[in-house]
Amino acid sequence: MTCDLTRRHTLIGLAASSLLMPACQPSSRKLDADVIVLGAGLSGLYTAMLLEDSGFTVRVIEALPRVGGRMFTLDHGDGYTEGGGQQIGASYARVLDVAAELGVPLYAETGRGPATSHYLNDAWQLGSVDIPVFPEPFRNTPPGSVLFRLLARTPGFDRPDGWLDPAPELDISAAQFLTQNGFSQAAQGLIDRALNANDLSSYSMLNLHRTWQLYQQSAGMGATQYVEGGSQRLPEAMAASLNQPVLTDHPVTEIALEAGRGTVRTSRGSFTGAHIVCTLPFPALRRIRLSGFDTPLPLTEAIDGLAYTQIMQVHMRAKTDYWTTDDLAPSLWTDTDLERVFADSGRDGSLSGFQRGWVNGTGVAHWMHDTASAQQRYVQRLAELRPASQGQLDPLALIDWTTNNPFAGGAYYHWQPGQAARFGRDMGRPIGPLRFAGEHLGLLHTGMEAAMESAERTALDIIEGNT
Ligand SMILES: Cc1cc2nc3c(=O)[nH]c(=O)nc-3n(C[C@H](O)[C@H](O)[C@H](O)COP(=O)(O)OP(=O)(O)OC[C@H]3O[C@@H](n4cnc5c(N)ncnc54)[C@H](O)[C@@H]3O)c2cc1C
Repeated sequence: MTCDLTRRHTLIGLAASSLLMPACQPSSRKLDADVIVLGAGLSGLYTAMLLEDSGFTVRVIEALPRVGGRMFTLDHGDGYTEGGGQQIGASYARVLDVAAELGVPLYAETGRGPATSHYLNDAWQLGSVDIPVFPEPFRNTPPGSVLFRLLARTPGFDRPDGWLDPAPELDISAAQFLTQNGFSQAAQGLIDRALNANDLSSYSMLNLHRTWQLYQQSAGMGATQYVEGGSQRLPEAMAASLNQPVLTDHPVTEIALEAGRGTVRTSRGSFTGAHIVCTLPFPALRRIRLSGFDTPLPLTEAIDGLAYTQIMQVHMRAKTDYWTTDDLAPSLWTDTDLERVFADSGRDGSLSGFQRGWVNGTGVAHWMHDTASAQQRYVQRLAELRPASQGQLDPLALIDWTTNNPFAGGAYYHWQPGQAARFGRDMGRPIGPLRFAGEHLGLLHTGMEAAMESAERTALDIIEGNT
């Protein structure tokens, strides 16, 4: 028997979470595995690998028909494009280690990638950009580089997890930070257009301080790496190394806890384990019923409030090298509804002919209100802006990292001002047999390495019997 309590706010501290377990009778049902892991992204798969290595039985349960989650490669027969995570930083020790252990080949980035042309205020900027609304000395700085240039002037954190106790002046919105540095509303509008987040006002500068710190840490450690044949090959190899195959096509609908065990319900059956490890992004967890326990307040606030960058991509194949027929570069940065177009290059640095339209944040609504026509509209709009592309691009796929996607809800999380200080430290604390891992719970890293770092911490806690 399980107790069906809906998620409730509680003011009782997390330290007492084990005391919050209701007086349910333990189920007589046999355990399906020592540990049930929710999600077959990097985090879930690495948790499972580490636990199996230590003799635990593990079942990984995945909603999609494929493994990899936000590591998502689209195969097009004559090549592939990346829909998700791609760049492996030189400091990603765990990702690099697992790839080496499993014989997954990587290759190093060559050069700085294809050149970019900028379209601003209804005109192409040929040569270097000139943006009169930017204050000096930023008038010739591309809008996508301004925040990093400003950041280089400010002191960051004194330790890698310093963001957990941020100085108040580091945890302000990017909009406030730009205002402090003399950027007008018009200037901010340009920077906001293709920001790697939702918008300037909901984006804490903490995020950028972290990224900046990580860049500095990995300086001199080597080149950024990519997985040969596509990023998804790494989680596929991780899944193939497990003793028990991943249960794909099993969307989890409920996590129910009882004294000393947990049950995960899917549309195709239930699975009981002595431990449950949930690696789902919080927007996906938002859709799941949590029963048999009171959700502690920091976790409730995080599940409901953590922001995930909304991204839409249109993958396209070029029929010809049309970018050689006008004065523009292969990649584009625009302040229009198209936002950015990335020309992909292969491992030798030459252009592959695949291109990705990439729209971030509030701009996705313009395209995603009608997903059936989004790809065609994007290609047509691009032809208006860049006539040389007219008739030269075949749309291949629309990638949806938005709230429409029930198993992701966005591409990656970002802190809004004040959130990290409020619940950054506590949102991942275990609740009885339920533990959490995933990109959003990395303390020392971000992205893929954060997914692996949090998995390692969670697996070690189970192995060492920590509560
Ligand atoms: C467009 C894009 C570009 C990126 N670029 C980079 C980059 O260059 N470098 C970098 O380091 N990081 C990058 N990232 C981030 C990186 O891909 C992620 O941080 C990492 O892959 C997250 O791994 P995870 O295991 O924490 O989560 P996920 O990969 O999201 O895994 C969670 C899994 O849970 C599953 N799931 C969700 N709901 C349910 C449910 N109800 N039932 C069962 N299963 C469910 C999902 O399908 C998914 O497989 C990028 C991400 C995106 C989207």
